[in-house]
Amino acid sequence: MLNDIKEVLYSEAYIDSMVKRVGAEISHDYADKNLLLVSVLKGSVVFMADLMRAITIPARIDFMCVSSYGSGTKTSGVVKIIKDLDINLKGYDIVIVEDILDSGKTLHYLVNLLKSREPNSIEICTLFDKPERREVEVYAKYKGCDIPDAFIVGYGLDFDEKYRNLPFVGVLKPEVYGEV
Ligand SMILES: O=P(O)(O)OC[C@H]1O[C@H](OP(=O)(O)OP(=O)(O)O)[C@H](O)[C@@H]1O
Ligand code: HPA
Ligand SMILES: [Mg+2]
Repeated sequence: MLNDIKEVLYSEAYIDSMVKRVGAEISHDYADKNLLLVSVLKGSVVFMADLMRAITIPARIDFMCVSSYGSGTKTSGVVKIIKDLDINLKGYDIVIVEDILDSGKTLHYLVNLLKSREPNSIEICTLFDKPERREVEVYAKYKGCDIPDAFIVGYGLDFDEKYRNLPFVGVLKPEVYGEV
């Protein structure tokens, strides 16, 4: 698996520093609120596990599984809900936890869907943001860092369901995508 990596972009230590910073920001802002963290599976699974432990106030958690990239590197533009939330959102202050904001289509769809369920508030927390790729406007109040226009893997992020278990974030060699 490591042989497929062209370059490590973000080390475990750097990712940990971003997670701790964002966790402290959310802990401060939601101290007097009814926080529900909504993890968008599968990609945010690792970020969610670390972020929730960096949050020092009471927080409930729930999970949605959506997919729009399938086995490729480009969004299909169609967001498929594979597993919906269990919790009724009324009365909660929601923070949607994502691994990456790319075209914006997934989160644009999800925010509108979850708004219709009448929570107190909704904000977005994404570990990575690719502003150059945005196709629809989405505002992430909490963010690890902006990244260049490259397809990244690791720390939950996949290519064709692989590489999610890498502890760091990197880019694959072009030949792995079948591009030389
Ligand atoms: O801003 P966008 O262009 O919509 O891209 C972002 C979405 O793409 C990835 O999910 P994916 O569809 O790959 O499913 P996964 O989380 O199971 O990998 C990622 O986890 C985000 O949910
Ligand atoms: N890597 C993995 N999955 C993704 C990406 C990416 O850069 N962008 C959107 N989904
Ligand atoms: Mg994916």
